[in-house]
Amino acid sequence: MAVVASAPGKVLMTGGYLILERPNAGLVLSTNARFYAIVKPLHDEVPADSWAWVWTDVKLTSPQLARETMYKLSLKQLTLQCTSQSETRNPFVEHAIQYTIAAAYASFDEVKKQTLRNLLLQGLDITILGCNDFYSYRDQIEACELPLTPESLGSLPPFASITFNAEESNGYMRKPEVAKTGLGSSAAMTTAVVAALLQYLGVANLPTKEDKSRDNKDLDLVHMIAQSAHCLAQGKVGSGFDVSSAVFGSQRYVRFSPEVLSSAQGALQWKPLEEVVSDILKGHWDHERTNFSLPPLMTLLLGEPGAGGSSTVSMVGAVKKWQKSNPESYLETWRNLSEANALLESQLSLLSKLATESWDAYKCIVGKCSVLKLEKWMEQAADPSEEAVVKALLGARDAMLSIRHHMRYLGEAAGIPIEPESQTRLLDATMNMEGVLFAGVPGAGGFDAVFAVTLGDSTISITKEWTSRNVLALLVREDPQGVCLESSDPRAAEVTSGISSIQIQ
Ligand SMILES: Nc1ncnc2c1ncn2[C@@H]1O[C@H](COP(=O)(O)OP(=O)(O)O)[C@@H](O)[C@H]1O
Ligand SMILES: C[C@@](O)(CCOP(=O)(O)OP(=O)(O)O)CC(=O)O
Repeated sequence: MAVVASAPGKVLMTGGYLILERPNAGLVLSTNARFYAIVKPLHDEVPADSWAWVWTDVKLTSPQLARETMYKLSLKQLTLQCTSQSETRNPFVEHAIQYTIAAAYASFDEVKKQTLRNLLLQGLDITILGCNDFYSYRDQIEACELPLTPESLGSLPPFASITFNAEESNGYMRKPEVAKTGLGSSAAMTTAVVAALLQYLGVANLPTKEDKSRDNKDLDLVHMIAQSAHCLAQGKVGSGFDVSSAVFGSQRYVRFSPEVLSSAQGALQWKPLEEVVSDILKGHWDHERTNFSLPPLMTLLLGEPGAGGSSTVSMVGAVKKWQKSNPESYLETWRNLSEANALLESQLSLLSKLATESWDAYKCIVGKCSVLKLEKWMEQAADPSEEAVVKALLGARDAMLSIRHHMRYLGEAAGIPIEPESQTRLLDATMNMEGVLFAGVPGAGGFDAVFAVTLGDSTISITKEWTSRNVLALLVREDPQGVCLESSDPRAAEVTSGISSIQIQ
């Protein structure tokens, strides 16, 4: 029986750079763009002499990259050896497999270990699929002379082939290996593989789509393993907001102390993998996670301006260098940014509270504001309840303007394009459109897709305005659901839903 798990991509709305240091928080929204992992046995039966085997087979298929990679898994060391061409290797999935199997051995007694061994002897057949929203199809849409609209994106076949970026290296504009939109494909991919394997091996019981509870102990296990595997594959310990949101969905996040991964790094590499993973699972994971998602009647929109993406790693490097050589300016900027981030958070929380307390007033005034420019918002308020909503809307907007101001300063000071001029022009124009609450550059900033938070039914008019400005509105929306168990292969679901599709080469 195949096991299918999926995990969402993310948009870091506030907290870029600051979130790398505890106790600064970030607000991260998970999205309806999901990564799927399908795990099943490679062989239906195993020969009678298999008890003596010390290796088993693992096949990894990535249809979107037209890649099929074969590995041998050592049943003693629990490590993988690639037997295909090395350029088809996938370090995220490799670490995810090794760490998950080691976690299974670490948590099982001798009887269960034997059952696990028998299951592994059947080999592992793993397929990974990322929703189109993770990748940029702008060039193909333009090449086919289709309009730059979400409808054109919607007409692509699901799980379409991914374009590789041509090798280019010019500093912060260095393009990533695949043309991506910045939703965190590697974190969602690692999380989906870890989750599907934990379920397949009988270590975890994942929530289904319908199960909205996030207090499942097994999700903590998925998180610890996915986070460790992701850091090892990346060769760096980032803040981890991307993995945390892939596991738990939209949230307010404060990072874990990196020391928890020291057993997995550097000098201690001689340790057997089972012990390394056991240390990680027993470690003190001190990250904080609180439920947070957009208030009702608000929509997350993403627009791809087509400037080609940026390298987060080199941007982070430049900011760290600047921090070291400008300690005073750094502290002041951090203070300003954390105040503005906290203000945005408090205004959005207030809006959620007002929606719960006085839904009718909230709905009515948000509807009115969604078709007007902000200068006209306050005069629409018919009573104190509606006035309180408008005040909070304006407060959220001002907080975002302040975040953008200090982020621009940080970029100029560190000599990197956090909110480059082209993005500033687009964001200013977007924030002036009717129904837009605020807009910004997510995460590390740069030339990736921008985000906007809109009110009521204003999305259609905003996407039209973006099209006229040569910006491609993506189909991505916020979806607070974290990792979950799927009932079937997503490709089967797409076929039965009868979506018409055009073929883009
Ligand atoms: N569908 C896929 N199949 C296989 N590997 C993928 C797929 N999507 C993304 N990847 C891998 O993940 C990497 C992207 O990771 P990364 O650069 O960290 O981007 P992101 O910011 O989206 O996480 C790509 O270089 C590629 O190796
Ligand atoms: C700078 C950061 O704080 C935020 C980066 O956010 P992005 O959303 O830009 O991330 P990538 O998907 O890795 O490009 C680094 C971090 O928190 O690890």
